[in-house]
Amino acid sequence: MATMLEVTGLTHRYGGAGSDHLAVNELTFSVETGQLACIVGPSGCGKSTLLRCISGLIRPSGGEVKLHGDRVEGVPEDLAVVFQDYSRSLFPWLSVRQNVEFPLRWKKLSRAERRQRAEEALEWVGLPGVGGKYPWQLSGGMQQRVSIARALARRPALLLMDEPFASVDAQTRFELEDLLRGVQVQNHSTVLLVTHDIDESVYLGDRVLVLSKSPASIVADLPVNLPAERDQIATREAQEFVSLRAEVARLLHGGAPATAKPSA
Ligand SMILES: Nc1ncnc2c1ncn2[C@@H]1O[C@H](COP(=O)(O)OP(=O)(O)OP(=O)(O)O)[C@@H](O)[C@H]1O
Repeated sequence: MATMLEVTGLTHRYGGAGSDHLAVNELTFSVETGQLACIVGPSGCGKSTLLRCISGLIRPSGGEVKLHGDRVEGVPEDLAVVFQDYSRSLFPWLSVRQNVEFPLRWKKLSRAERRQRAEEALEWVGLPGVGGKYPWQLSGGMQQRVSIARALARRPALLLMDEPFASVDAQTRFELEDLLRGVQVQNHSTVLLVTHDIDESVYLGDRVLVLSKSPASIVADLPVNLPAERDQIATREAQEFVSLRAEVARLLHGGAPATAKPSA
């Protein structure tokens, strides 16, 4: 399988007037094409900083990020980000369709192609026929579906998601998790999703990267050996799910990886 994302020795230090804070420390990992990798870490450990560096929104203090072999310098054309706060990421004065089409304006597409891609993406997220509405006419969960549709309409090489379901109620969260897995498997998308929710990381991921407390470094990189098709009840009862979530919880509380040999 080809490598989509390569992060090598990534370090970021926030500096400036009287402050100096090491947020991310020497992170090295890669994500294969078509994989859904979850990063789980404690609150404030540096997860958003890591995603901002990967997306080219901030220049890391050290190390490098490569997207399909090209070094990331600035926001790459074929990358999309979904943030936690859908209410601030959708334009309230544009219709749902116009919101989804918005980033396509910079692609060499005809108006008809833009419209067709937007409608297709809205269908993927289960919102056909709402293109003419405004975001504020939709529920929070529907607005986050629109944000996901907007990201998918660009057909990004890599989709980055920063706590995308943290602002919705539990039932909607389950629905959105299933929607994401379904769309990801169907489109063979490459996704890197950051969360502080252990269950979510195991339920969604093909793989879970566990981060340490601040400054973020990688404590473990765990494969998730669950079937590609997940179910909110049966998957959460599966032995693999139960033991993996316990392992992640242990690691987040400072335990050593189960495979680590005791030091001499
Ligand atoms: N622009 C900034 N300038 C200075 N320090 C910052 C800045 N952004 C974040 N930090 C600090 O870097 C550390 C990591 O923040 P970051 O938002 O990346 O963590 P996080 O794991 O995403 O947090 P949370 O789980 O609460 O969303 C925090 O201590 C934060 O205060």
